[in-house]
Amino acid sequence: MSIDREGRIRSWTLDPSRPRYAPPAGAIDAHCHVFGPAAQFPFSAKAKYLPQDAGPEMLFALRDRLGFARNVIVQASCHGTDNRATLAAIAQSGGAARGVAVVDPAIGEGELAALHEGGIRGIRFNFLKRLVDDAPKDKFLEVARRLPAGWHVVVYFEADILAELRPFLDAIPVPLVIDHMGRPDVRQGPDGADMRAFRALLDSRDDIHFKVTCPDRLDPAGAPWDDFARAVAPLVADYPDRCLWGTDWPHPNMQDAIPDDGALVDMIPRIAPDPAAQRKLLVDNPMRLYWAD
Ligand SMILES: O=C(O)c1cc(C(=O)O)oc(=O)c1
Repeated sequence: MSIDREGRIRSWTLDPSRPRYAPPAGAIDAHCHVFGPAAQFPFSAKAKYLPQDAGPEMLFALRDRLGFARNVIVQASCHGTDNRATLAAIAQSGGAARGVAVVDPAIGEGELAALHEGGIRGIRFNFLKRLVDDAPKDKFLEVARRLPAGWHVVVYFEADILAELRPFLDAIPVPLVIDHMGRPDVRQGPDGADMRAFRALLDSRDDIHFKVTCPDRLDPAGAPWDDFARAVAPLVADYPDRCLWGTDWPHPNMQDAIPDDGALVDMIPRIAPDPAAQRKLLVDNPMRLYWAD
């Protein structure tokens, strides 16, 4: 683990391998974050981790190294509801990035319009107790009902609260994107209880998308993440128009098991063996959600 003199943590490798797999032209890393730079964009007073700076130059260099064309930058919890770091990164991308914000549910229409102008196309509701102090479902629903046209809601939760969240998720009136598939226990395999519950959610509506991300978080056996590949490949095969892929760089909170970004890219052909499915996963599906206009 790498900690600097201010106690700030580094959760990403400085030397990712070059992947063997070459993504198709126009491929999108649809789940990544930026941290800071903190001197310009300080972390939230409620942040549960204090990372070293991982700004847009680093993100875009990684994008190029891995063979990707665009990024979807998801506001990280350490920045709370201050989206300036995410917006600055999008502005710096020359049109090659869009984003997902975290907002105070009382946000006004003018502020939402400004976020749209800045490249935001969705908001994130985070239910992980280790990342946020509270997740008020009633307020979340209220703001979900007045989002700009074409936006969606990204939800991050763990598999053990899916059943409890179902009425809330069912009530969200815009498309949904589920972060990291709602963190199933991939050791249960493709037909385990967590995957069955997740499939039941997907089958309840045709506008629910999911990110086949984070083998490093979800597979306790570690690289090469065989349990992840086995559990997730059938999901991509059965819902080819609803899946997204991302690096999750700079891997918040993964300082004790930092993944190699090149190896993460090499997971793609294992979960989406067919080039047509890869194109949907990496280009068509994220383009529809983030670059419809
Ligand atoms: O599991 C996590 O620790 C995590 C944290 C964040 C965040 O802090 O926003 O985002 C993620 O996608 C995953």
